[in-house]
Amino acid sequence: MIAAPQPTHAAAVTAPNAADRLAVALDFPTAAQAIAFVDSLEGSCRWMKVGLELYCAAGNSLIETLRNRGMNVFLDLKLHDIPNTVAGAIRTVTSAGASLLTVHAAGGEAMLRAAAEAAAENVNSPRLLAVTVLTSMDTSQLTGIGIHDTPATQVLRLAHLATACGVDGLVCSAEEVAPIRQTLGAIPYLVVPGIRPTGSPTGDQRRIATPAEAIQSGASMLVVGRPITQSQNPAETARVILAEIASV
Ligand SMILES: O=C(O)c1cc(=O)[nH]c(=O)n1[C@@H]1O[C@H](COP(=O)(O)O)[C@@H](O)[C@H]1O
Repeated sequence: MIAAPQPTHAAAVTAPNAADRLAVALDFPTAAQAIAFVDSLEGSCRWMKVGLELYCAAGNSLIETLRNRGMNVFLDLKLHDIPNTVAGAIRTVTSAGASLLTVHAAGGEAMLRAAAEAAAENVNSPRLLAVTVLTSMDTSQLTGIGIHDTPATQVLRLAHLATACGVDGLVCSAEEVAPIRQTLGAIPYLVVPGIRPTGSPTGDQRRIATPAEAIQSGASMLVVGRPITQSQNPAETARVILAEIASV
């Protein structure tokens, strides 16, 4: 277990919109565990990210349950397949009411265009995000899959491609946010995982930043999993992170 950070003065003055800039990664194996955890957050957070592990276990009914509890849902399936298959999957999953969806930018132009068109068909217009280079990867891991560039170069290449294909935003590490903002401007919605409050274990993440660093660099939303889910006091840890976001 990770000790909860000590409350700071800033925790008492969290700006109202900080909660719209933090998605909690519900990386749990069952719906029951995920719902119990959401309850333990005591209403501190408004965005819940459902990833592959939980979605495979619980499916669309969990998305509806979270929506009924007043949560916004970020459905992170990182789809990566031929264009027709990805478009079909997006049409199926958007029916449950997720507000954010992910595909892998590495799926290429035709897949990204098909995904953007399928997401736009949904009456709720979920935001489509393209995952660039996973925050768990560094230069040597990219080399291992035949990409002889730094993560920053590859992220920028995929960011240009994905936005040209009509996606609404990108998932990248905090290290790439400023260069993306410099070349693509303020419009793309930039979602940043690999967030580690000072003192939190890095785990499998390689390109990390604190909540304040990521927000300062221009991130739209942060994704935080284990620093909150493995905290002894998840609600307090979430409030401290929200305060750090609001303090920037
Ligand atoms: O798309 C994502 O959310 C994602 C992209 C990425 O590059 N890196 C990354 O860690 N994520 C997700 O963000 C969450 C990070 O969790 P923690 O490392 O526990 O904070 C996990 O649910 C990952 O699946």
